[in-house]
Amino acid sequence: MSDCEEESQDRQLKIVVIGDGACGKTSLATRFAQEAFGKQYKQTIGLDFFLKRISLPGNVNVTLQVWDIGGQSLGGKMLDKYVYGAHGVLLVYDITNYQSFENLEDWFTMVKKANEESDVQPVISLVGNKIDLEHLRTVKSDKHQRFCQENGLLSQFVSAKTGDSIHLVFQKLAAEIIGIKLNKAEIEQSQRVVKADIVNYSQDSPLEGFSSMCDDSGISSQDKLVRGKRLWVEFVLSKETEQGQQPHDDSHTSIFHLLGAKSSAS
Ligand SMILES: Nc1nc2c(ncn2[C@@H]2O[C@H](COP(=O)(O)OP(=O)(O)OP(=O)(O)O)[C@@H](O)[C@H]2O)c(=O)[nH]1
Repeated sequence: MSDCEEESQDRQLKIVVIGDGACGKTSLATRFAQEAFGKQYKQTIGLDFFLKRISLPGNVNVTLQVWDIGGQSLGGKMLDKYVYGAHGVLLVYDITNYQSFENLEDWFTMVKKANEESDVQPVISLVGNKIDLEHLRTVKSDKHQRFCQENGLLSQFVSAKTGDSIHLVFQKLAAEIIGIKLNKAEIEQSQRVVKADIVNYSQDSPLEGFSSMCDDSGISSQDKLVRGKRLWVEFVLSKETEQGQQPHDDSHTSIFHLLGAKSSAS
């Protein structure tokens, strides 16, 4: 059986990554899905996607659709549609940037509002990123813990730069969603860097057509593709909304299939 066939039988979980601009959401997602880290900051416009298959105890495989949402989109009209129907949310802040912690309240309120009409509420994990910069920390750990306790959130400190606890944060979230308990040994195993499937977007994806709809003056083909993806997703979600529906699991899955996402073993 091919990777893709196996994946289509896995449970697919929609995981949304949100938080202020530059707190490290894209870095966290790329560290998890591609085991890579870029020092240079490149703002995410709208959103970007990653797909990765992970194994949970008991031979349970799940495919995570990771929606990396640009930090500037708080208040944007598409944001609640991106977040609606998420099984899990990573609420990310930068431990060296107090403002990014303060703004969590707004992000959290937005998630609750977006899912008001949904039958299932997402599992939310509070993620303090950049722990490699501990000496520059401005958000005390007890503030983080209090926010988690008051709001019933999972909790994790990570570094997208070093990879510290990146796999663990997704593993714990997926396990909680599925209702699997991780034991100490499994948690320790996850803290180490784990090699797993990498997903590439195929070059002949239908998004190329949407890329050509973008104003292409002075932007790279990579930026065009990202803008194309965003336009395409907005198109799918707004069509459903026009028909009086809320986006549902199948549409999220089909978004990923149509994006041309496919796996290749590492
Ligand atoms: N030292 C350190 N730098 C990090 C870490 N994670 C991200 N960065 C840096 O922080 C900057 C912003 O990272 P991004 O991942 O682009 O942030 P983002 O939250 O996706 O930003 P938006 O696209 O604006 O929403 C980049 O320069 C990254 O290299 C980390 O764990 N440690």
